[in-house]
Amino acid sequence: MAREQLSSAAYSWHAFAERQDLAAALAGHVAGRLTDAIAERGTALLAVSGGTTPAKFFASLSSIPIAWNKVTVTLVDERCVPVSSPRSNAGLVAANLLQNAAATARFVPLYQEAESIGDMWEAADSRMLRSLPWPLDVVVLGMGTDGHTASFFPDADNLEKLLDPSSERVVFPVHAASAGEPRLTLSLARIVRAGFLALHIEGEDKRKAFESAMASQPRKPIRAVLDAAERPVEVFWAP
Ligand SMILES: O=C(O)[C@H](O)[C@@H](O)[C@H](O)[C@H](O)COP(=O)(O)O
Repeated sequence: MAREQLSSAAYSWHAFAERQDLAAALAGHVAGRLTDAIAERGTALLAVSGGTTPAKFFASLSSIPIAWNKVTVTLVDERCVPVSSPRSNAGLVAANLLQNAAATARFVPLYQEAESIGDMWEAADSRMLRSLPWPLDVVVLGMGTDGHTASFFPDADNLEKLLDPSSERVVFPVHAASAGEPRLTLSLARIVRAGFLALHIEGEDKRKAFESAMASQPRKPIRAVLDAAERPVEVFWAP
């Protein structure tokens, strides 16, 4: 596969004719990395994104027989809505990934109903997530046509903090008009230390948006992730 070298970031481009072929290939890569992590440290930590893209990938991954009872799954980001909401990423993961062989995985959500997003953030950042077996072994990102990834929306009111590669924070609250509802997102600092960092995008619009983000200024959030990533990002794309 073509490996593109950018001024300060590298990525590998994996193109597939069919979305189902991409889903199976990405699932195979992720399952292999999780198995390697379990062999190396007895556990594996996976963070996945939500949205409309990952369902086929989740279904493929859920059927692969690895030691799921040694895998902890969390989210790259979450909409601050109840898990019963159709907007919930936790609900999407429960219905599509934590099924079949993967049903025995441990799931740790970002969102817990609380008085305010500030309370949610403190709860997510401190108690629940700090006890996970960091660093992330596998992260699967999505991307919007505006170049956002995770909940790093270009109009987020705290974007500089979200993208700070030296942040000690695990999770940040996000308020952005383009995001719809308030969000919680893993910090860039936690995402870029992953052993395997994949970007899953589909369609011509997102291919063009990715190419534009790689070439243009001001820097889009997806480019900030590639620039800070400790390893080349593996981009999986299908038309
Ligand atoms: O909660 C979310 O929405 C995701 O984590 C977000 O980062 C997503 O990956 C992109 O917005 C692409 O979303 P689509 O797959 O719906 O295009």
